[in-house]
Amino acid sequence: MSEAVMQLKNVKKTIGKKEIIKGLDFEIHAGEVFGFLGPNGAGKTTTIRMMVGLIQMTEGDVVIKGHSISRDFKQAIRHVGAIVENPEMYPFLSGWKNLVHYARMMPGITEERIHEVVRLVGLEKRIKEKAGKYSLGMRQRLGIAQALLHNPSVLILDEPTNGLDPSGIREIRAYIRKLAEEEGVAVIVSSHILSEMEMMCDRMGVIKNGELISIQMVHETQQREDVEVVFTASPVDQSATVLKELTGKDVEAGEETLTVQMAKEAIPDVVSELVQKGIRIYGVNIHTSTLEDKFLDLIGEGAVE
Ligand SMILES: Nc1ncnc2c1ncn2[C@@H]1O[C@H](COP(=O)(O)OP(=O)(O)OP(=O)(O)O)[C@@H](O)[C@H]1O
Repeated sequence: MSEAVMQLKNVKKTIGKKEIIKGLDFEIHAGEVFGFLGPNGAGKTTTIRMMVGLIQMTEGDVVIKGHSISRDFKQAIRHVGAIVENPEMYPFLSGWKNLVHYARMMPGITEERIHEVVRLVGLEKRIKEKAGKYSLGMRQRLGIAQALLHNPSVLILDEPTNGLDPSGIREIRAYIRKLAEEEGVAVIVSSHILSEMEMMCDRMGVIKNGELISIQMVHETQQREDVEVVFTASPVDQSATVLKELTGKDVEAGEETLTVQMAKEAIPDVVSELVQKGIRIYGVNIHTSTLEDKFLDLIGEGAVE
C-alpha cells in the first residue's frame, strides 16, 4: 500500500461534558480518495476541523507526513489543502486574479504553478472571467485550485458537492479522481450522500456518534459479495431444483419467480444450463446490495443519539 500521508491516532474531542469524538484511529494514503461518511451530527466536521488545526484535540494526535499537528503545526499544515467552509473569493476579481491574490500570501508559488492548478481543475477557458459570474460548480473548482496552490499532499473537502446540480457533481467527481490518480494527492471528502461516496471514493470510513464503525474498500466489497438474482422462469418447481443444484444455495420460490443469492459472474452459465434443461426464462433481475443498504445496516435507524 502507498505511503500514509495522514494518520489519526486516538483522536478525541470533548466539548463541555460531552465527548463528541471518541477516539478515532485511521490512516489516509497517497493517491486515494477517502470518503468520510456519516449522518448529520455524527462528527465529520468536528474531525475535519481537528485535522486542519482549526480546533484543538482533547486527546490524541493527527500526524501529517510525519509531523504532529499539535506539536509541529507549521510543518504539518504545509502539506494540507482544505475547503472547510465555502471557498472564499472576491467576486469582482477574475478567477486568475483571485488565485494570484492567494498565491502572494504563500511563499514560493510561481506563475507556472497557478497555470498548473487551473489546468488541474479544468478552468483554463474561463479563468479570465470574474469569479462572481461563475456557476457554483466553477466556484467550487476555483476553491479547489486555490487549496492546491502550495502543492499539498492531502486535500480535505467538507461536503464538496453540497448544493451542486448533477452536472456540477459529475465534474467535481472527475477532478477529484484525477487529482488522486494523476497527482497522487490523498483526498478526503466528507458527505452524507451515499451514492456520491460510492462513485467517488476508493475507501470509506463510516462515523456514527463520534466513533468510526467501519472502514471498507468501496469497489472491492461491491464486487466480492453475492448479488440477489430474481429469475422469472417456468416451470417454477423444476427451475428451483436445478438452480439449487447449480448454485449450491438456498432458492426462494414464488409463484413465477425464484430468488437466489449468488455470484454475478455465474449468471450466464446458470442461464445456459437452465435453458438446456428445457426451462423457459422470462426474466433475470439483479439486486446488488447498495452502499446505502450497507450504510443503513451499519448505522441503523435513528442513527444519532
Ligand atoms: N461547539 C460545539 N459545542 C457543542 N456541541 C458541538 C459543538 N460543535 C459540534 N457539536 C456537536 O457535536 C456533534 C458532531 O457535530 P459535527 O458538526 O461534527 O457533525 P457532522 O457529522 O459534521 O454533521 P453535519 O453533517 O450535520 O455537519 C453534534 O452533536 C454537534 O451538536
